[in-house]
Amino acid sequence: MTEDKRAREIEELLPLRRDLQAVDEKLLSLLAQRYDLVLQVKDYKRKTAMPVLQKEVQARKLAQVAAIADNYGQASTITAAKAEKTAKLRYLQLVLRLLMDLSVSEQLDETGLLSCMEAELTHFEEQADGKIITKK
Ligand SMILES: C=C(O[C@@H]1C=C(C(=O)O)C=C[C@H]1O)C(=O)O
Repeated sequence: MTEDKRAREIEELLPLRRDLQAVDEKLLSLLAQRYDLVLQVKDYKRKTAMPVLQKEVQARKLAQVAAIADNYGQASTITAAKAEKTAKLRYLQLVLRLLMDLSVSEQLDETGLLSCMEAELTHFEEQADGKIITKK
């Protein structure tokens, strides 16, 4: 692999990376909004002594993901293989679950989940560093 070839490949990847950047900017803005809303919910629960974790609410939201997951993303999703759809649904549900549990930990002023996730991600990044895709 020459340096020139790699430089060209990185150049070819730029449009996709720009699209990702645009999506990330929108996501971050929405996540900041979500965080602020959770602080308001926290305030209300403190005043009313309402339990923080609402399992039924979370279960309903996770079930909704399955119903609407197909509407997210590109048209190719319609014809995507079952395994691909399952992976996407799992991904979306995990992200939502993580968001909800992080908001519960924020409301409880507990940093355990944050520390645990940070350690897990550092471990993952160390394992992933330098790996390439070898299967189709
Ligand atoms: C935000 C709330 O607190 C918790 C967090 C939720 C979330 O982040 O979506 C949902 C339910 C609760 O377990 C809430 O009760 O609405």
